[in-house]
Amino acid sequence: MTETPGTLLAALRAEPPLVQCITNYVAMNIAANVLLAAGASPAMVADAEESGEFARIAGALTVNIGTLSPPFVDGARAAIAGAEAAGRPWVLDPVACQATAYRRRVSAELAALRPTIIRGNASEILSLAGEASRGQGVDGRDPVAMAEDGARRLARKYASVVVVTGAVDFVTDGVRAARVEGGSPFMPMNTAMGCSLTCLCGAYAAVAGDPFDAAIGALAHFAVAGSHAHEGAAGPGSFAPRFLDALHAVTPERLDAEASIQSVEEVSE
Ligand SMILES: Nc1ncnc2c1ncn2[C@@H]1O[C@H](COP(=O)(O)OP(=O)(O)OP(=O)(O)O)[C@@H](O)[C@H]1O
Ligand SMILES: Cc1ncsc1CCO
Ligand SMILES: [Mg+2]
Repeated sequence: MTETPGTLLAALRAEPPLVQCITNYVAMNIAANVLLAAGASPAMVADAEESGEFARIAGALTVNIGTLSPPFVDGARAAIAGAEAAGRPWVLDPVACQATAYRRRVSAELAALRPTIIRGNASEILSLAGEASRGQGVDGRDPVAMAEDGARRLARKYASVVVVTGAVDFVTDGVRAARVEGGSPFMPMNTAMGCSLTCLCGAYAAVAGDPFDAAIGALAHFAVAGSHAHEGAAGPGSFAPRFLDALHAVTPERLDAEASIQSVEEVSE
């Protein structure tokens, strides 16, 4: 792996990528702070009036349907068209796509536009892959291992890299696959951690040649920073500021030394 997480982090910090984040109301502030702490430059530019124009100048685009509405979806469509026209990577976060007919319809429509990376919890990836999901709201209710085959099928169908997050994360491009360990049990007790990770996947994709490496880089950065922040945290409240500090403090060398990445044997079609 030439594009190690540390190599990508060094590139990101040398030239902070502009990342256009179309995300939900809950995540906007949290995700912007996560990107700044990690070393990227976030911009929450969402309305169709300008989102397509902005996508042409951003290094990457991320689209999250957490608090979707028809005008929001119009903004996402325009931005995706702009990113595609400019040849920029874009990331889809299908928040709670299993929950309602509207979410199922919009997430299927956006996935069919072939995102560079799709990132969700196991319940969301199972649902997007057309399988039964135990998820109800925005939290994952299924084990990551259950969603691995669905992730592989989704990756092949849309030529996307698919990331399933949970206690151990899974990433696949339909041929290659890997697991990333680390993080903290306080992470799912902090809202918008997954949404923020989706935005960080955009930042890594902006500086990487291969979106599979980009996804692993973002996952490893979260996992290592999460493990550091866990030390001394009394609970989810004190974890949150420690996590921002740790995202900022981790060096490329330490990221490569501490990242726990296992490649998974290829599974033939
Ligand atoms: N039990 C756990 N132990 C360690 N890390 C975890 C655990 N659960 C989740 N994480 C980490 O938390 C981050 C967010 O993943 P999660 O699956 O909770 O996203 P999500 O459900 O989409 O979150 P949200 O929608 O609230 O933003 C990932 O980096 C993941 O590795
Ligand atoms: C809590 C919540 N509700 C809609 S989006 C969101 C952020 C976590 O996905
Ligand atoms: Mg989520």
